[in-house]
Amino acid sequence: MLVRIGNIAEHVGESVKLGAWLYNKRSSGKIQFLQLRDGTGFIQGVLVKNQVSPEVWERARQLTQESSLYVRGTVRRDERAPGGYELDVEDIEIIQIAEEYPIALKKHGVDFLMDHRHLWIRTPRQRAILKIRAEIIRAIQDWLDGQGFTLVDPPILTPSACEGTTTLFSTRYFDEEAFLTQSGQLYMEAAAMALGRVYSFGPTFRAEKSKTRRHLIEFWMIEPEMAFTEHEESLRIQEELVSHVVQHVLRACRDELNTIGRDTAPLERVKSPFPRITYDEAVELLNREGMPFEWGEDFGAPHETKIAESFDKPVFVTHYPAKVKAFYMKPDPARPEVVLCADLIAPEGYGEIIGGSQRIDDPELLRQRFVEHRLPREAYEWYLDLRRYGTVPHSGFGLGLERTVAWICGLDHVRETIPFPRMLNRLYP
Ligand SMILES: NC(=O)C[C@H]([NH3+])C(=O)NS(=O)(=O)OC[C@H]1O[C@@H](n2cnc3c(N)ncnc32)[C@H](O)[C@@H]1O
Ligand SMILES: [Mg+2]
Repeated sequence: MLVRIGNIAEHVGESVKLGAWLYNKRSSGKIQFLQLRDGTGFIQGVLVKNQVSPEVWERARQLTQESSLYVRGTVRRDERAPGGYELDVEDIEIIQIAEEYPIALKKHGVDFLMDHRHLWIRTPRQRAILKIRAEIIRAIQDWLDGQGFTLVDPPILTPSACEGTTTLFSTRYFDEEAFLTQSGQLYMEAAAMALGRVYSFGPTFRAEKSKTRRHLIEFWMIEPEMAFTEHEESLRIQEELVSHVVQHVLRACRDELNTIGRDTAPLERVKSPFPRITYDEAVELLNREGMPFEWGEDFGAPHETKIAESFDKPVFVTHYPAKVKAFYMKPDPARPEVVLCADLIAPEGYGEIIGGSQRIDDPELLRQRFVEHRLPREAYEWYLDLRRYGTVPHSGFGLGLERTVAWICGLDHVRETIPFPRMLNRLYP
């Protein structure tokens, strides 16, 4: 049975067999050093010429970058070695001598790497980011499940918009038009009326012509929805979730965070409660900080970055003007021109990672919103039913997975946060 490099510490002194790829190789004439990887970790295999058969020595010599092989050797602890262990190689069985590998171990341009994303993900840095992504997903689901939330899967093919009609991806649904989901929210509201506290986790699609370091065309979102929950309680749930995830990743992904060179000091401070400011206060802050901003506009990335600079942990910006937000958001009863919503802005310039709100629960007001936003009533009749048959105060939010991964990993661009990014002018590989 093959031993995994990730478990090599359990086999010190033993002769073990690995399945691996050759990540890199160097030779000093009488010794060959094989940098081996198997997806669970890296280890250096050492061949001493006069300690292996001429056939094995020659096989090692033939190996090219990313060749695949079985290798047998004895595990030895070595403090000097990355990971603390080495393999004294006894035998090699070549599976395939790889063709000349395009991603040589040197700097490559982003477009080149993106065109070879299916290979780029093999590098230690990309592997570490994908491990952290997976751990973030695990931490989110463990926390929500532990808080009594139920995972519910919304449809991908939908008849209507959730986040405005300008970023819909249209497709044919037999003789009807359908849209790829922008958000599972509306369906989570229905599920919350059945199960109380629910969440969805899946891909969502926005035909946004934004070419920025924060925007993907296909991105993954976690969307909790809570019946009998109002605005402030929803913020408490959000800050506890995000704090849990960050502290969990700091514990569970130390090696990966080291691999990508993340300064974790800013993340150590991410503990609830988070500061809250209103949109009004944020506008005052921007004007005070020399970034002129007119009340009634939506914030862009520079504004979010400037706002976040005044805080050392994520900050909620609440009570945006109704006119810059989605149709379903509940107006503040004390001031109907603003809504009971919050964007969670991450520090270090990472911007909005969560968008959420309390939802309109009054059927008449929702009907009015359909008219104001020119939404086709027939496509939302089912959504209105949720207000006809036992409407309740309810709130929810969408946490953008890739933006959260970019922030926690300290990455410059969301393209490194998802295995196969879909961006403006990028559908390949
Ligand atoms: N259940 C809900 O209440 C969610 C709600 N319907 C919603 O979709 N809100 S959002 O548009 O702000 O998107 C939520 C988050 O989704 C992320 N998001 C939103 N758009 C993108 C793009 N284009 N690329 C990457 N990430 C994106 C970002 O973190 C946002 O804060
Ligand atoms: Mg938003």
